[in-house]
Amino acid sequence: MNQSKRYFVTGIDTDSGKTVISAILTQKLKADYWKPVQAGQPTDSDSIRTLISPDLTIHPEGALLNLPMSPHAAAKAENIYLTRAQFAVPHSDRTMVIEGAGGIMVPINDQDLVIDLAMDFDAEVILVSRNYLGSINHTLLSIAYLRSRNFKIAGIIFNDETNTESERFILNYSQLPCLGRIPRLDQITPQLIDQLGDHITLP
Ligand SMILES: Nc1ncnc2c1ncn2[C@@H]1O[C@H](COP(=O)(O)OP(=O)(O)OP(=O)(O)O)[C@@H](O)[C@H]1O
Ligand SMILES: C[C@H](N)[C@H](N)CCCCCC(=O)O
Ligand SMILES: [Mg+2]
Repeated sequence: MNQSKRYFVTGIDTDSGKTVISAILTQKLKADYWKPVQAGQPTDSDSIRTLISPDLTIHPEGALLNLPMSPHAAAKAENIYLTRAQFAVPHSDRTMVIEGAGGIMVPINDQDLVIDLAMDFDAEVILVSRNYLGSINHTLLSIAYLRSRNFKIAGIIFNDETNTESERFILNYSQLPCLGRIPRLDQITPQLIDQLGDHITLP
């Protein structure tokens, strides 16, 4: 049997909008949501629960850490050493939206990065790029790293205020597809999350 599709949502930095975009993707695809590594409260799974249809499945976190910091440090504070091998994708026949933690090169231990899990899970990477001064650099460095390790990249989703010139440059330079643009939102409601699915096109 074919494995169902897995998307790993990563971002150019922490707070780039991975959770908001994951909610939109999960709702659009009628997918399952899973956050393998959560550091701090409220959890992203809690936020997602308030934004998507109640019938959609949110799997329990693989590791739930108390402190809102880099997962390797949050784990260390609790005398835990996370390993890649301890994370297994929950069983499901549906598409799985998997959300990373922080940006691309965020550690889970002294050797391994959150993004390594995307490789272990055979997931396609979706990169969330939030517009701010410096985001061209962060976006292109993220892509360069992903390419250097041969990750499968589905494309980029631009989040927040539109910057046409930044987006044009990033897309032209990287030659990656733009999967969508999510504007600055005054209020983030389930209705809006549902409607914003129309702003995203997956390959
Ligand atoms: N398009 C948007 N318009 C308005 N607010 C937004 C938008 N995207 C994200 N936000 C807000 O920015 C903050 C960070 O977004 P989000 O939690 O999705 O980031 P993240 O990348 O998931 O962070 P983390 O690394 O902690 O998982 C949240 O308060 C969220 O509501
Ligand atoms: C706690 C926060 N919201 C994220 N879950 C983790 C961010 C880790 C960032 C580490 C770093 O890049 O320095
Ligand atoms: Mg998040």
